[in-house]
Amino acid sequence: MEIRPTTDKDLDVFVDTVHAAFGHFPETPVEGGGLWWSALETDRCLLALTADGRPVGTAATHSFELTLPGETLVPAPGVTAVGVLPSHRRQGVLTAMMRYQLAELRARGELLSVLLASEASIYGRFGYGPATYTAQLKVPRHEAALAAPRARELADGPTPGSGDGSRHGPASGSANGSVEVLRRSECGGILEEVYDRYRRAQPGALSRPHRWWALRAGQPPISREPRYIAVHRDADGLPDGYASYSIESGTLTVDETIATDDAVFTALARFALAHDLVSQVVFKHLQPEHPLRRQLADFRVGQVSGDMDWLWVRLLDVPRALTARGWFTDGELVLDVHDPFLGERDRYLLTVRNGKADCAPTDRKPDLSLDIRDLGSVYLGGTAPSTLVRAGHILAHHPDAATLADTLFRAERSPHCLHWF
Ligand SMILES: CC(=O)SCCNC(=O)CCNC(=O)[C@H](O)C(C)(C)COP(=O)(O)OP(=O)(O)OC[C@H]1O[C@@H](n2cnc3c(N)ncnc32)[C@H](O)[C@@H]1OP(=O)(O)O
Repeated sequence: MEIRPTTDKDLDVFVDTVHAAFGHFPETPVEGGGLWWSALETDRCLLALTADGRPVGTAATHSFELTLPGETLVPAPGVTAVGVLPSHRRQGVLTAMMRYQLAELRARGELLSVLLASEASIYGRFGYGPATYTAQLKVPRHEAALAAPRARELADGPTPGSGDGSRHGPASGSANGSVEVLRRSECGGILEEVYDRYRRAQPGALSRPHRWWALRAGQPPISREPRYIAVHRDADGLPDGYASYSIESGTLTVDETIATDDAVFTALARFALAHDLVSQVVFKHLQPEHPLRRQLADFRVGQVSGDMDWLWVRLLDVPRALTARGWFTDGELVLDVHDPFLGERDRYLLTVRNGKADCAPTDRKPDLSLDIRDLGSVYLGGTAPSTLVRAGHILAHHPDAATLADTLFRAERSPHCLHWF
């Protein structure tokens, strides 16, 4: 078995092999704009070949940037196009490619890598853990009134006769904002600019390189699939959010809502829910605990489904990764980290002071023993360490360890990624 980077000459071989592994028929990269692989970086693609030179496996990475808690941006190779021909599966081809790829990423000095898993059972063994989650919220439009925001009344003091807050009306701010519906072709650079502003402040978000927008490579709203785009503008007319949507058979489906703050999100949701000739609205790619459900006057009318893992994280350099992210509570934790795939076991003292962490090797008794995949899961603050303790995956060496870890690893807001690759 030989594993080597793809050259410009074998890009077609790479694409053919990926298609065969996924059971699709090949299309040409040049004419098939809007397809996920048109954004591949040739020098980041790998081919696995048999001894007689036949290609049987593929893997690649995209050069993304990931936002960590504390609005720190780090390079994040996004693993993609992983495939092995049906004739060569369960013979260790993926394992060999993962070993090659992780060694290569480490040699390049990467802190971590990320991926979206086609099946949740594949990547844990290679040290990846689910770190962000996604769900969709379905709301019958005629029952979808948004409750008045109670916090506003608390801030202003009680208003005589305002009752119990159950009257219906706008859910929150953005009072002087506006929404305009545009065709994708009319948006120019608005979406790219708004997305970029949003993702820099959102833990777990990935950059969408300019070439993705230029190539229309990916899912709506980037791709050529027809979509309406509701662009939200602030009081000065500057775009600060958008929702990309389509309507079919009475269902309005919002593929992607990007909002630079919660009030903008509410304004876009209110816009979608007010659509005539629509019986239900489906908001895709929300955080499972997104506040929109809490804003409905009737909590039960919002139906959450498709709750699943989204971005998986693999730490490649634990001390550098832990010191790179922002922290919000002071404390100390000794982590005994086991990395079975790479055959490593190290113990670190994590010390957090004033938002910054120090992470150094230690001989102190551990608070927690954990597999590298579970450290990847808790790293962005989207999975509570105590949940993995209760699940029997993280070992807490004393009763306070899980609570301490929960407090330390929490992010300023729950991580979320809605980029697809
Ligand atoms: C980031 C992305 O690109 S996600 C896309 C992943 N690709 C696909 O889903 C395309 C279709 N599937 C495939 O091409 C292949 O089945 C792959 C790539 C998932 C696996 O490749 P293989 O070469 O068969 O994997 P390999 O032989 O190295 O298996 C290693 C281990 O993982 C297990 N494994 C591999 N694939 C799966 C799976 N889909 N579900 C459960 N376990 C799996 C194997 O059983 C093996 O376990 P063991 O070590 O206990 O024996």
